Amino acid sequence: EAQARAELARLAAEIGRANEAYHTLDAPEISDADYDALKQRNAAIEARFPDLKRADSPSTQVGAALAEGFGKIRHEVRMLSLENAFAAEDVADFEARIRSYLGFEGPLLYTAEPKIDGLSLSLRYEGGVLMQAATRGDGEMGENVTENARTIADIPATLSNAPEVLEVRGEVYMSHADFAALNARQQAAGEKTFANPRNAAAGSLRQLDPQITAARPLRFFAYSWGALSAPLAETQIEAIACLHRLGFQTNPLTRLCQGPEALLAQYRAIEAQRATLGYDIDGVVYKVNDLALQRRLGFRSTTPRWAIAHKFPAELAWTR
Ligand SMILES: NC(=O)n1nc(-c2ccco2)nc1N
Repeated sequence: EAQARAELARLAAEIGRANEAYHTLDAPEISDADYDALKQRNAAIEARFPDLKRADSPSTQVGAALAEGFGKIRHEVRMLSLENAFAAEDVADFEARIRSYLGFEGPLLYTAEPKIDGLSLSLRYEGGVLMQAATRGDGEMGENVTENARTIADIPATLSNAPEVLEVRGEVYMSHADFAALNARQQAAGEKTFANPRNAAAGSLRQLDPQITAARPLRFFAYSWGALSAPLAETQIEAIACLHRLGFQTNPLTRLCQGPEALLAQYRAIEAQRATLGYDIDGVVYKVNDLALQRRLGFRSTTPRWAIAHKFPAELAWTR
């Protein structure tokens, strides 16, 4: 018990430091794999000793402290993180948990979406006009990066035929080619270079000066939504198609799959193409396709019950 309590304290401190470096300073100190391992260790000890769970437990926090200097925006609909799966049997478990939660025996369709390794962004359109853009922050409050988002070509300033209120959520990312060119420019100018495209994207979006963001090659894939004055569709796959029709980039590798075997097949198909995409992905996100079932499944404290991120094995240090 005493040993478990001490280890939980050490893990909370170490994960807290890693969060600060990754989310607030955009300069991670440990690899994603090591971070995931710390989180899993913490969850395992909490499962074994539930009454030792700390008030500041890393398993009940999303993101990290907001950086200074940005206005704050409260998300009408919380921006969540995703539960991770690492092994094939975790996918069958995912379906089993859904079936038992819903008491549902029928066929279950999912979307399998490449998990873009960037930073999430929420775009609020009112009357088809981009009014606000906010980072995820801690899931409840994000940083106001509206003027920065306006400089990203993939993000439309106005939409036609959009619902009166539409929040589009997706990932800001940088391609490998743009990342290499940016680092070369930074080096030539005696400026700091970035460790990997995710840091470069986060460091470029979270600039207090939008002119700096404007000079950075940022891209955006839309994959979800937040507040809506009218539903986009009745299924995840149709909602993504609707975002595409509205003018957003959506990922062409997203597929509709029935059951764990089909999900694993798509996971392997996406992993096989990973090296040729030209941008970083770190897994595949499986989501229940039927939005009525998503609503019935709802959320846990920080993650939806209707989605899971099946991570790829950690790659060698960023070497591309
Ligand atoms: N990162 C990424 O590509 N994501 N993230 C989600 C997500 C996060 C929470 C709900 O959905 N979906 C996709 N494709």
